[in-house]
Amino acid sequence: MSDTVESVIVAIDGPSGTGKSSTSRAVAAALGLSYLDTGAQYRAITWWMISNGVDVQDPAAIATAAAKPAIVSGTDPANPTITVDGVDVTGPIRTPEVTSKVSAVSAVPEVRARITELQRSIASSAATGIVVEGRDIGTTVLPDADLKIFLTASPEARAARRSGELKGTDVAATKEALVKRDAADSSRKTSPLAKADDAVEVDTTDLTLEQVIECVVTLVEERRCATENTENTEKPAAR
Ligand SMILES: Nc1ncnc2c1ncn2[C@@H]1O[C@H](COP(=O)(O)OP(=O)(O)OP(=O)(O)O)[C@@H](O)[C@H]1O
Ligand SMILES: Nc1ccn([C@H]2C[C@H](O)[C@@H](COP(=O)(O)O)O2)c(=O)n1
Repeated sequence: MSDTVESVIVAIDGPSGTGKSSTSRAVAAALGLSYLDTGAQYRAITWWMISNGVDVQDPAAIATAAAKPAIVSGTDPANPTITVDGVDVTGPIRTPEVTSKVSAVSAVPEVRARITELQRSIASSAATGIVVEGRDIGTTVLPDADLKIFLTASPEARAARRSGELKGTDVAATKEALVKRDAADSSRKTSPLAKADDAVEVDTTDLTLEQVIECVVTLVEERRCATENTENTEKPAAR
């Protein structure tokens, strides 16, 4: 058996509130991998468009500006960071205004091309491997990922989770907003939210976060063992 652990690329996709960020961060921390929140990158470019007066209902204006902001993502799962033109936007990208406009901005092909290139570059430079979470990671960004997971959960469970996070928000209104965002993300022409054919689907509705993390860690370890066994079988016997 080899002493070195192979680098591993894990893609985690799914609709809003299914637990992608919480699960991906914890799995990356447990396995010593980097972590990339691609939703934060789309939120960051949306924040820049709003801050610079670009009309988010005008795809041509968004396309023209898409290359302008410098977006930098820190990939330590213990402290993921995101800056735009050197400004820390961790808080500002989570406002209701950004959340309501991010689907329109992220549907523009020039935005997707720019952010996808950035994501591939970050993934390819992660020394021990990376957990990348989003909507199109398994289908478009990293189609050769070692493991693809697609998280799901009922809209009711997802709305209850989000309302618990944003204290005092109405569960019915939260559910309506997330279903609307999922519909927009799933129906756009360029790399919509979708499950890759070879992804493992995990329904988290009745699972605790700890159970989901354990399930994904086990899937990564199984995949690593399978890869290692294949490599050992293919190598000529030592003399
Ligand atoms: N299995 C679970 N059981 C209960 N709560 C959960 C579970 N998974 C995640 N949560 C909670 O649900 C909320 C949303 O989780 P998270 O942000 O990880 O989802 P997400 O899929 O990344 O959402 P988005 O795509 O909108 O960013 C968080 O408060 C998180 O702690
Ligand atoms: N790979 C991705 C990741 C995210 N988006 C878009 C669509 C989402 O509504 C939005 C915000 O993501 P979140 O922070 O809620 O995970 O970003 C995308 O199109 N592709």
